[in-house]
Amino acid sequence: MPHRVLVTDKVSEEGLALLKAEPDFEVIVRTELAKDVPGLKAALREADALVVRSGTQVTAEILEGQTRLKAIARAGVGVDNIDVPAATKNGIVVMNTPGGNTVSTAEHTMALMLALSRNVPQADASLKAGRWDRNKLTGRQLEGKTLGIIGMGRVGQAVAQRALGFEMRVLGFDPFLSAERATELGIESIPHLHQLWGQCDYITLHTPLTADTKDLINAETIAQMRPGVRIINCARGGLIDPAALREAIDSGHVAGAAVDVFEPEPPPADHPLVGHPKVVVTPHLGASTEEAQVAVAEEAARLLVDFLARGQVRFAVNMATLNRAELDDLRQYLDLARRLGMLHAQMDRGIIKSATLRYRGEVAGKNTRLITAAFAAGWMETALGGQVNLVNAEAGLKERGITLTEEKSTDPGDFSSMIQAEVETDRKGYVASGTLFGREFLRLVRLGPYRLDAHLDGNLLIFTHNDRPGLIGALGTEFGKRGVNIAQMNVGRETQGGEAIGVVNLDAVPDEEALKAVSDHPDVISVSFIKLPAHGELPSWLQL
Ligand SMILES: NC(=O)c1ccc[n+]([C@@H]2O[C@H](COP(=O)([O-])OP(=O)(O)OC[C@H]3O[C@@H](n4cnc5c(N)ncnc54)[C@H](O)[C@@H]3O)[C@@H](O)[C@H]2O)c1
Ligand SMILES: O=C(O)[C@H](O)COP(=O)(O)O
Repeated sequence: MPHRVLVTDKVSEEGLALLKAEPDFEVIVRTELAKDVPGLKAALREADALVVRSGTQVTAEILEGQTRLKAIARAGVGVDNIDVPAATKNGIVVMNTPGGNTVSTAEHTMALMLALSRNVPQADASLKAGRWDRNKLTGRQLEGKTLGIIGMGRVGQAVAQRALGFEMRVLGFDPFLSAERATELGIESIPHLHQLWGQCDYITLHTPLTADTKDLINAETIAQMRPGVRIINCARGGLIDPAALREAIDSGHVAGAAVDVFEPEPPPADHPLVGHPKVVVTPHLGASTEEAQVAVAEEAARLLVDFLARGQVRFAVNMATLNRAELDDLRQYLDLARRLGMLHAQMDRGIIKSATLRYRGEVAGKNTRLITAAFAAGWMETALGGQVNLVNAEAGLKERGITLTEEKSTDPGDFSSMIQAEVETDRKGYVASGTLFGREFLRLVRLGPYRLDAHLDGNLLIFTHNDRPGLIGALGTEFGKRGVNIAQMNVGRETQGGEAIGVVNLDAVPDEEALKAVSDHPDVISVSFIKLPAHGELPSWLQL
């Protein structure tokens, strides 16, 4: 089946051409679905990937129950139109294309700053209306003015460089702006936001919209600003409380504003800022240049090809970056961790509270975060079926209040690499450890207090028992009577004649009667039947 990519916002032809040129890729452009929730939901049932800009709201409702959809590529930066937690929950990778539209957005910010300072839109409208209003439209120079930039990421830094070209004094506020980087850029780093407001003639916003930045410009922060300040927003509409800004413009405290972004988009006709004569507005045009659109569309296409055809994850906002080489290197460990998770899930030892993954030896030097995620996926797989994978498993555990902890030691101990998973439940903790023999043989080397050497695949009958002669023979007879062949058998004990554990690999699933016969044996204490994948059998998320 070809990889089907659905595109619901206008993206450049160059990006689409890259996708179409790939063998086994089918591209469907349906921009009318951007505003059609049921239509989009239905179309996604038949799609492997979705490409959007900011025009499509990808909500939890749309993502719920999407089993074919594997990836969403945002041709642009902001992913606030995508419910990323819902995508994570449904195992969908969300990727964006940072950088491709940075220069265009910085240039648009400068265009708005200049338009605001020199009354360009008002002058244009007035002359076109037959007037020659030279005296009314006197502006202000940028040179020598102080610009405050909030959010010194890609766009913020590009604006700073351009503002310095206009000989402005530039102040930057960003929790991740180091003093060294500020010096390199030739700007002043402001450690606390409250120190920035009163120093600026212009304030420009370049942060994402988060709980912290929502309504960053409000009545209280405006009151701390210098009278005559001008405000520019090319980031996200929600960063400004529009009613408070309008009031401040009407009162004369704020001289004017330039706004490219709104909440919602398009803004309602009675939006407090849109019709105001001292506000310059553009319809979210920051990234709308030919150059930026080609760059982000081509990058989005490359991200999807890398992911769907080559198993490489880049620029994902909801999972660690993973490439084919890393996946190849980790595959056996990921498989081992997943199987340990599946084993634990089927051991049924009370209400789960937490798990600790201990990595020893060579594996401790690998990307254990992914291996832990694979354990989590295996652990939840039995309960949730094929919905869990490396993307959503850890988040799924967190949602359920289950904590996952990692401990690492490069000291190899008994094996060159060992993964130990200890699960704590309301009743007791339980440990299972696994290792790799050679490149491909996965072994269970510890279960509870017992050391073992059992194969971690297929049908496992695990039974604790009193270490007495005759039991193993009796078991073999029970299974033999029912035509179930024993492929492997392994026994572990702490002391001779004490409590012991047996792990039997069976060629077929035993019926209830066979299991009952085993548990009824007077020397058997407990019995668990565990179903693991066959040797070498991988889930789709490990087959990339
Ligand atoms: N108008 C447009 O068309 C357009 C185009 C591109 C980007 N954008 C938007 O512009 C914004 C910036 O884009 P970018 O590519 O520079 O992103 P970025 O991730 O490179 O930079 C964002 C910066 O904001 C900082 N930040 C976060 N919270 C902050 C806070 N409370 N105070 C100060 N700084 C904070 C981060 O540390 C980061 O450095 C995003 O919201 C993006 O969606 C809009
Ligand atoms: O976050 C972004 O990349 C910009 O807001 C651009 O959005 P757009 O792709 O809808 O123009």
